[in-house]
Amino acid sequence: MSPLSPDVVIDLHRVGVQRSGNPLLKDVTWRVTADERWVVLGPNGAGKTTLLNLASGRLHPTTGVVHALGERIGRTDLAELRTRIGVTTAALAERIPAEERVRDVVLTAAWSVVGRWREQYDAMDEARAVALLDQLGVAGLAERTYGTLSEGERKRTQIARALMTDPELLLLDEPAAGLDLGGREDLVARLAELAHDDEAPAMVLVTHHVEEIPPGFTHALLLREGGVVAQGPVAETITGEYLSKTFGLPLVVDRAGDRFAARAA
Ligand SMILES: Nc1ncnc2c1ncn2[C@@H]1O[C@H](COP(=O)(O)OP(=O)(O)OP(=O)(O)O)[C@@H](O)[C@H]1O
Repeated sequence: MSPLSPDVVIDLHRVGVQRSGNPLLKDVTWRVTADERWVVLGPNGAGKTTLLNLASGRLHPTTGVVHALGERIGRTDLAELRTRIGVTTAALAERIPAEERVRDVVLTAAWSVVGRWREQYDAMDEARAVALLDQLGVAGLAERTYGTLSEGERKRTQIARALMTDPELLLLDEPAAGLDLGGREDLVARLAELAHDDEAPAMVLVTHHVEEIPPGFTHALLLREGGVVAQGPVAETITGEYLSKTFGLPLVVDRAGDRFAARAA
């Protein structure tokens, strides 16, 4: 399969990223196809967000080659690529004005802006924004302001926003961070639903916790200090051996059905 095959949504070939003389990523080769749902796991500072920034074209590699949706990063129109990739990150979430109506938080993604001003949206866009809020279980909050939402409700609103442009690729950076147990379980269930949806885009979800891997996620990439420890199908990659190497301590992984749990050995 060539990197430009339409099935390949992310293709990293021997990628390195350096900043201030430090390697953030080292020799990463990784390929994601349209029907795959990936989880990226690793400790703080392992390079997970850097990897997502490469995949979304927000960052250029120091060495190696990155293709996203068939476009070579560094040689493509980023504005066009951005509408084809849905992203939720803490950095983006911080830019959402507290006084913004929830419906508009989703709607404004159609223009790649945060904060509604004078853009004109058609009835179809309005209807799509509400349908997405409904899919994420927060349609009842559409007229509330973003600042009044709980953290879990905000996270679901951000995912609805990321889906607004009907992206070919969805990148989720720690979507369950800061959620209580109920909020996490609700989010995991909604992401599992999305993962099983044939119409849904390819997905990459960054997390620190195996408990947050939604059923239906097919593959995992484990990162430590900018390097790949293991990658492949979830069942073969989320093991005690690989997780211990990734997090640098002896760990045991338990699997119950299609959910995982990890604890110190
Ligand atoms: N512009 C920069 N200059 C120097 N170092 C950087 C820069 N950006 C990131 N880093 C460092 O690169 C490393 C990887 O960062 P990254 O955010 O990708 O990690 P992460 O796995 O997402 O971490 P976390 O789980 O804590 O969010 C970190 O040690 C970080 O301090």
